[in-house]
Amino acid sequence: MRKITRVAAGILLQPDGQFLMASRPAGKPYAGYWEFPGGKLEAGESALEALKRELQEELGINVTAATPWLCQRFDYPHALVELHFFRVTAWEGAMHSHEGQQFAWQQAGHLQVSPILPANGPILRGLSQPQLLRFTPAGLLDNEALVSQIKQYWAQSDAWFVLREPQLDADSYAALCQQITQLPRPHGGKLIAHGSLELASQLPVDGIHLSATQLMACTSRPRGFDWVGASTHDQQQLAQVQTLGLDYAVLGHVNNTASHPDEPPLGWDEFGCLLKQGWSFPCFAIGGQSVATLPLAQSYGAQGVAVLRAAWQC
Ligand SMILES: Nc1nc2c([nH]c(=O)n2[C@@H]2O[C@H](COP(=O)(O)OP(=O)(O)OP(=O)(O)O)[C@@H](O)[C@H]2O)c(=O)[nH]1
Ligand SMILES: [Mg+2]
Repeated sequence: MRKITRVAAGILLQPDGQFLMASRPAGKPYAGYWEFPGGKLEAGESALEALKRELQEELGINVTAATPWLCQRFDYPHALVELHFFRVTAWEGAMHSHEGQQFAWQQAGHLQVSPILPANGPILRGLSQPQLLRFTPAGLLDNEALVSQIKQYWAQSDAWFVLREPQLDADSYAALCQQITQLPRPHGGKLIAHGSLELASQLPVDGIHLSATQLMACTSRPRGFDWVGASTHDQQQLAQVQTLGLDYAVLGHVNNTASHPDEPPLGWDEFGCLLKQGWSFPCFAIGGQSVATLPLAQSYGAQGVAVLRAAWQC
């Protein structure tokens, strides 16, 4: 078996979501390609320790807040790498190019630098995803109130919604979906369908969210959707998300939740253990989540939180 080279890389994030990319210096494999600053783990070092050392060496900054994010394996001709990406949200010191690299602050979905290291495609797709994934409240709001609240969110932000209204028949679901997709989206919000794949493929949605049962029944990634995510509860289902090459997983429920009162929660320890296995797609914590639990979820490696009732004025 080929030796695995472990690498830690940092996504330095500004409050408006911009992230730092650096060009690879001359003399290294893929010189001139753009990457996230970082480098190889030294013997005995954890990924976080390597991240801090590399960012000090390459940029001259002292990382003060970093949470684990995605893990991506890639087989290059020069090495089989396992990349541990961190979201870096605070650092001290002025940034300097210590290795002759160029720097560029970038916005997800509007990349201005190229070429990018081949392993980084899923990472950039991950960066386009929100920290809050809002599920509609399954019949708790009438259509008028639901559409009006989504309209308000989209007027101000690029919020993503999963239209989960299982009480509606196909025609009513399609009509509600059409109504929502006609709302203005000046910031590029997204609408993700839930339920029947066949119905969703006929609707003007941005993606489909699969139930765990649908996920396990798939033999390949559903076609025709920009974004495909799934609900998961365990390691086997997360592995299926990876195998199918889906864009995100929702994992839970982490805490007790009114929507599943009879099922015991995973708890944060189990949630953290499952994420530590290292997945190349973002995971959202679900179950008793809100904006208030976002930092905790991210400290365990989550992309963010999936919010149900807390997202709505019911
Ligand atoms: N730093 C970094 N490396 C990446 C990224 N994506 C990616 O595929 N890699 C790969 O991971 C490996 C990282 O090695 P590196 O060259 O940065 O290592 P280093 O800073 O320790 O340099 P060194 O070679 O001088 O020891 C390379 O094979 C590189 O192609 C990324 O976004 N950032
Ligand atoms: Mg490096």
